[in-house]
Amino acid sequence: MVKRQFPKPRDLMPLMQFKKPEFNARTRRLASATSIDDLRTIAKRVTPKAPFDYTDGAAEGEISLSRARQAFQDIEFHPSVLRDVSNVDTTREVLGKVSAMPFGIAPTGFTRMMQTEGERAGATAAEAAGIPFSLSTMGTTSIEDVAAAAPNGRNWFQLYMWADRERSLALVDRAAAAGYDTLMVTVDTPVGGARLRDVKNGFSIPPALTPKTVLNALPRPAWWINFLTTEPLAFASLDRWSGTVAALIDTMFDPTVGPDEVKYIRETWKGKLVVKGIQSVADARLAVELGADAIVLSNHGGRQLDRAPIPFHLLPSVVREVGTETEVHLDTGIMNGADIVASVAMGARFTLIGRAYLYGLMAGGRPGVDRTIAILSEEIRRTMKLLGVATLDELEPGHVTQLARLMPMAQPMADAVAAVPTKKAPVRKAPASTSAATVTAAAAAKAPAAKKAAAATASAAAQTATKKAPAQTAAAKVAGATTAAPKKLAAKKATMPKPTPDADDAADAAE
Ligand SMILES: Cc1cc2nc3c(=O)[nH]c(=O)nc-3n(C[C@H](O)[C@H](O)[C@H](O)COP(=O)(O)O)c2cc1C
Repeated sequence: MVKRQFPKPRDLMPLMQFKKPEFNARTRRLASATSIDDLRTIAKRVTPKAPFDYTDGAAEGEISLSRARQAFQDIEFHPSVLRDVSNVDTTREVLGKVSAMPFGIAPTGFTRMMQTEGERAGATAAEAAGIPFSLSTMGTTSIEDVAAAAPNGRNWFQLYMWADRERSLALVDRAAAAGYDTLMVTVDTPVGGARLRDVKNGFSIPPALTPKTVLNALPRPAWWINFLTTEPLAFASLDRWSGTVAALIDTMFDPTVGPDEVKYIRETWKGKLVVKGIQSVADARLAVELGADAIVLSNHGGRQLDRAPIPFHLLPSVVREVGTETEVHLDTGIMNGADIVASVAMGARFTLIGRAYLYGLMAGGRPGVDRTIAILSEEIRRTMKLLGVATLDELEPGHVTQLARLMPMAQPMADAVAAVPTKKAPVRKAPASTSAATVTAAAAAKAPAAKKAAAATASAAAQTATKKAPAQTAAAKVAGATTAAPKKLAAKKATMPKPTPDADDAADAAE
C-alpha cells in the first residue's frame, strides 16, 4: 500500500521551471525544430505553395529523390564501444582548405523566392559556421553581393555553361575577381528535368498574382510582405527575367556541352575545379581526365533524370576507381547528420546539402539556416560518438551496412566492390553502373563486368555472418585513400568550342 502525504513547498520548488516566454514567433518556431523534417514542416506552413513545391519537389514521379533518402534510412551502423569520444573532431580538409564540418551548402537557384534573405542568409550562415557556400548561376543575389555579404567566407561559384558562351565566361571572370576559390561546373543539365509540381502550379518569375496565388497567400502574409517590400530579385547572372521557370531553364541549359568545354574551363580557371552531377564510374574517370580537383556524385536532388542512380550506392565503386586521384563529394537525399557520417564512412571526402539548407531558410531566414547547420552538426557529432570514433578519418566502410528490405545486402558494399578487378572503365562508354548495390542478376547475365560485380556482391553477402570488426576491413583502405592530389591533364591549349548554330540562336545573335 502506498503511503501518501501532502507535498511540501520545499519539495515542489525544484520541479517548478517556468521559462521566460519567447515573444518572437520566428525564434519560437525555430527553437521547436529538432530535425530537418521539423524545419520542412515549418517551411511548408509559412511559404506559399509554388515556391515551396519548387524547392521540395523533384522530377517526374520524384522516385530518384525518395530512393536517395530511403537509401540513407536503410543503413545499419556498426558501433565500437569503450573508446574515448569525449572530444570529436569534425573538421575536414576539402580542396586545400579546412571546413569545420564535412558538409557545405549546395548551389540552388531562385533562392530569394523561397525566402527573401536568400543567398545572403546562406553565405553568412556558412561563413559563421566555417563551411563552404556555393552560389548558383541561377542564384538571385549577384556574385559581388554574396562576396560582400560574407567576405571571410569560403565562397564557391557554380557554373551552368550557357549556350551564350561569352556570358558564361564573363561569370567565371567575375567570380575570380570577387575571390571565389572554387568553380563548380554542373554537367547533369543538358535540358531541364520535368518538374511536374511547377507545371501544375504555373510557377513563374516573379510569382504571378492570380486568384489562386492570392488565396494561397492569405494565411502566409509574412512571405508576401517580405517579398514585396525588399529589393527586387536580382540574378547572379541575368539582369532580369519574366516568364516561367521552365522557359528560363531551357534558355540557359545547352545540350551541346561536351568534354571540350570542361577542358577549356580547366585551362582558364586558376582555382579549384569541381565537376558536379557525375552518375557513373566511367564519367567519374572522364572528369578526372579533364582535370577535376573534385567530383560531386549527384543526381541534382532528383530534379533531372528520374530513377537515376542513387549517389550513395554509387559511392564505393567511384571511390575505388578515382578516389586516389580526385576528391569524391556527394549530395542528394541528405536529411540528417547521420547520412553525412555514413557517406564519409563509405569514402566521400565531402558532402553538400540542398533542401536541408532551403527548409531552414524558408522556416526562418538566416536564423533558420543557422538552425539547419546546428541540427546537422549536432547529429554528426552525436553519431560519431555513438559509433566510437573521434575523427572523421576513423570512419570506414565497416561502420555501415546497406540493408535491402531490412536484410543485409553486402557486408559492407565496398567489400563487394573491392573484389571487382581494377579494370579501368573506358571513357565515354555506355554508363553501365558498376555499383555493387545496383547490379541485378539479370544485368549480370548480359554484361560480363556486371556479372563479376554481382558475383562479388553475392560472395560478400555470404560473408555477412563472419563480419569483420570495422578496423580490420580491407575496404577501409579503399575508402580512406581519397585525398591525393588529382592527376592533371597535360597543359594543352584549347580554344573555346562554340555551340552549333541551330542549338543556340542567342549565341548566333551575339556573333
Ligand atoms: C530548389 C533547388 C534548386 C537547385 N538549383 C541548382 C542550381 O542552380 N545549380 C545546381 O548545380 N544544382 C541545383 N540544385 C541541386 C543542388 O545543388 C543539389 O545537388 C541537391 O539539392 C542535393 O539534393 P538534396 O536537396 O536532397 O540535398 C538545386 C536544388 C534545389 C532543391
